[in-house]
Amino acid sequence: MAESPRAASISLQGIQKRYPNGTEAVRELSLDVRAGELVVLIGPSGCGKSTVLRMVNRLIEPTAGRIMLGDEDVTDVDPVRLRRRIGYVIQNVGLFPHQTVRANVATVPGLLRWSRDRTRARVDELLDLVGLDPAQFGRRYPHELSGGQRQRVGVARALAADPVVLLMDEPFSAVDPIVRARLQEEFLRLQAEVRKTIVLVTHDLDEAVRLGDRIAVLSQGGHLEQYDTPAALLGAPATPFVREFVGADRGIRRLAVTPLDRESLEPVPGDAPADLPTVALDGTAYDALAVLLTSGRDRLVVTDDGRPVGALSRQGLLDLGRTTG
Ligand SMILES: Nc1ncnc2c1ncn2[C@@H]1O[C@H](COP(=O)(O)OP(=O)(O)OP(=O)(O)O)[C@@H](O)[C@H]1O
Repeated sequence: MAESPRAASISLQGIQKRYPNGTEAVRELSLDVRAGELVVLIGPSGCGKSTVLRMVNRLIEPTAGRIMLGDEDVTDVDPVRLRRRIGYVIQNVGLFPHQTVRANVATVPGLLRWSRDRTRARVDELLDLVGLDPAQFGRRYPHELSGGQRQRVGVARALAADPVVLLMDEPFSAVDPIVRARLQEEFLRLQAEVRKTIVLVTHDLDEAVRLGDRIAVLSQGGHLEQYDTPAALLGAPATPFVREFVGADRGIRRLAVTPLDRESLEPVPGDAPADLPTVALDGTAYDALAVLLTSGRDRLVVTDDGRPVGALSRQGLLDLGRTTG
């Protein structure tokens, strides 16, 4: 994966937050996020996820520790300037209600005193990128949009000045599950294009597994329980806390992030009936399971571009989902 020059790595080094009332929201956390990587912070309510996120753009000042963006120590740089390099998306978006979509997206370019032409071109580009036609939506006000459309405007606004980092706090939780699934899908496509370094907070494990390149599971006090890829996290929870958190159905969840690679396939038997159900090689083990369940058969054929490349039995599929820990 090529590193985007427009994304910076993040290194949190022993950061701590003690609120004035004595609450130790984050005792001590170190976490590295690679440039262009999408990392999800997840954990129970009150474990410090939002506090961690807001320390990155210094909406909350850490009481100890260091924060690096790329190779620059930003622990003490002016937070207002810092925030122009960091996009921030929150639940319910926080759009300015009395400004049009266009003006909302142009907020940071405005602060950076971009020319009118450059700003207009950038706003058009961004609205297109998030799937909103600028001619149709540019002049609307936030209350004239659906929840999902507002959320897209929020993402466009956060990306407007081409930030090196994007922070997202429960960005998709204010919309219903169907819209949410669509937004997540669109968002993955968008990220494939813009390749920002993203830290996203959620309490939804399915969302974390779907979106995260890596997932950081936190427990009370911002304690890092495990930091791993979705497949590794579900396949081998590192601590009893994580095992409980990812739940008894983690085997099923893991299937959804397990690709059907050729190595794990069995040869198609010569006497295989022609009517065996098929699944595409670029699907997941979860797709294969769904095909087996709906067809009622105990074997299926995996195809690449329509050509059979192997077979998968029910047992082979169960082995793919097996977990340890
Ligand atoms: N301004 C504040 N003053 C004192 N304590 C605070 C403050 N903000 C948050 N806290 C406490 O810090 C801890 C971490 O809060 P934080 O909002 O970071 O958790 P979270 O994991 O994001 O929770 P949730 O999932 O419920 O949003 C909690 O115990 C919370 O009560």
